[in-house]
Amino acid sequence: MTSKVLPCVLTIAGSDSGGGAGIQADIKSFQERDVFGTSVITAVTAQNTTGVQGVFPLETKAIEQQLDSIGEDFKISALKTGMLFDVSTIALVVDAIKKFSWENLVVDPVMVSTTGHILLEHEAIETIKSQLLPLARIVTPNIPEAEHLTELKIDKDTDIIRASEKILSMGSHSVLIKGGHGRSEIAEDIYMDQTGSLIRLRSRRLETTNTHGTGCTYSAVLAAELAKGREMEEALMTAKRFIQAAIEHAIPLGHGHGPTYHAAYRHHGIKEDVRCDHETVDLFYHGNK
Ligand SMILES: Nc1ncnc2c1ncn2[C@@H]1O[C@H](COP(=O)(O)OP(=O)(O)O)[C@@H](O)[C@H]1O
Ligand SMILES: Cc1ncc(COP(=O)(O)OP(=O)(O)O)c(N)n1
Repeated sequence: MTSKVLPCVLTIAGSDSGGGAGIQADIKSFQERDVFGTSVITAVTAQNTTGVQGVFPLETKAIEQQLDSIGEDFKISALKTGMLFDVSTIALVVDAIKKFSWENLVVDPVMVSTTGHILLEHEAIETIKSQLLPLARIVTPNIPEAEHLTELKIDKDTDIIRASEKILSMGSHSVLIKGGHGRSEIAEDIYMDQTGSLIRLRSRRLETTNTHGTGCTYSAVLAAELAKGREMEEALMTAKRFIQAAIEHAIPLGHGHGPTYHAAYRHHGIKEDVRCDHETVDLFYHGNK
């Protein structure tokens, strides 16, 4: 018998009963990337491919005890946050990250489901900005989330650069603004970090409505790769390839937006290349927060 020590990764997120997003997407992605997944559930959602039918936040004590159970027993090599729902949950998570000195934090600032259901109370956006982002190695907003974080309207490329700079000024080490909500033929995600390094990750936009859980899956793979000690650029490339395959082979389950297929990268790889182009930018705020 062989024994192997797997890096442990933690997801702090909401449960999706439909299995396509949230904790369920994260644990499936961790397993696919060969890391050991642990979880802290912040809320239970009654959800399926047609939408979110109910949101049930867990009581503070339940969240606090899960954080302590993980922190007191496991060596966490990377973690991600997803649906945090309210100010008190974010405060608990921030305290635990500091108390257990957790590093490699990936913040997926989940706010609203594709179907329009609120997954983060509006007043909690400020708490994410002021308390969670300064601890993040990377934050991964989609376009609407980046607009909420920055209060900027994002229409074109230069808007994304400006929004990225503004998010970096909140203290995150890096930011990836995802292009899933765009309309062009290329699904382009733009990464920027505190050194002014800019990476454009590009893939062909796939014509499908089965994209439930793409953001959760992407950030979970990023966390898994960082837990293994991969450099950020390599982690980004793996995550982009993984999500491209997962969307390409998405499963037409249910009556609405079907889930992506988490095992697709392992079974099928990817047919086409994901491109990764580099630039550098002069950061407008010169690192001054
Ligand atoms: N139709 C699509 N074709 C190819 N890639 C996509 C498509 N939709 C989303 N993606 C990719 O999925 C990842 C998650 O992006 P996005 O859907 O914007 O996140 P979220 O689920 O948080 O809204 C990104 O890499 C994005 O480019
Ligand atoms: C419990 C839960 N967490 C997060 C989401 C949002 O998932 P995401 O991958 O960001 O995007 P959509 O699936 O909404 O496109 C969720 N729905 N449920």
